[in-house]
Amino acid sequence: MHVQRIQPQPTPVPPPDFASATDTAERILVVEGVGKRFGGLVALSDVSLSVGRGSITGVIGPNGSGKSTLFNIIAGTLRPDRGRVFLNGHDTTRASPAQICRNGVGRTFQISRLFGEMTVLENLVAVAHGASDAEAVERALGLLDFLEITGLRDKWGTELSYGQRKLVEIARALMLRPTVMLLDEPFAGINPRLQNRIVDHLEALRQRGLTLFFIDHEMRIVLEICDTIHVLAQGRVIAEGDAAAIRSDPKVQDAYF
Ligand SMILES: Nc1ncnc2c1ncn2[C@@H]1O[C@H](COP(=O)(O)OP(=O)(O)OP(=O)(O)O)[C@@H](O)[C@H]1O
Repeated sequence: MHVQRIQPQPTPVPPPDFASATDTAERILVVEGVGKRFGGLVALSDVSLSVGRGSITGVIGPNGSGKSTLFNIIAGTLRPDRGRVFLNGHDTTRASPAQICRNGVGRTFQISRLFGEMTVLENLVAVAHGASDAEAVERALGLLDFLEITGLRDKWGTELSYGQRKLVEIARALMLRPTVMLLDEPFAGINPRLQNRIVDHLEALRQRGLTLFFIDHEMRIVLEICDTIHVLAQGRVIAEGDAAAIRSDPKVQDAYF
């Protein structure tokens, strides 16, 4: 008689550590346990944080605390030694900057990367991969109008003031219709009037569904506009929460104020 053998049941697979990263309705960006060294210097140590979809989220921290390193890892221009990054539910830890860009990430830089020998309009059109010239021009003009800088369209990159460059950088990053924007010190070194204009533009972009994740030292603005703030010190997240929580956190007071 044939006796049917009872096959051992496969051991249930525990949910992966990063199961939460698939929670893409809520969290557009998840950084899990990221570490990065430069030689003997630990720039980031076991950093975990997430960015809510449609939020304005900030990263603050003293000079050298690892903020730019974190952004470079998210944008794919640096590889972490350990840990993982998820964007829109995809593991992008090893993806190239171009793939990450295609996955919906736009970026502005602390030091402007506009082409000086092109006009503002040409700077925007130059990055519109995949669009026809006519579409790219139409989109660029719409963004210049949205940011109220149509008057700059024919100026050379080299003619722009520092503040104007910040606005044009934002317009250029928007050309590829990102779902999340990484902004590296968008408010640094510009006057309060322009800072307030940029605040208004970022709020308007958020209302259109964009997620904004930025680094800045301008505490007034960070506390005013961020839903969530992550505080880095010596490569670690030492606090996170809304403005009230950050203001009253003694660790933040010690490290930052
Ligand atoms: N390519 C690199 N090679 C060596 N060390 C680096 C490199 N990039 C960053 N570091 C070091 O890593 C640490 C973190 O630097 P990072 O630029 O991420 O800090 P930050 O918080 O962005 O600082 P800041 O506010 O001054 O821009 C610093 O000690 C810095 O000197």
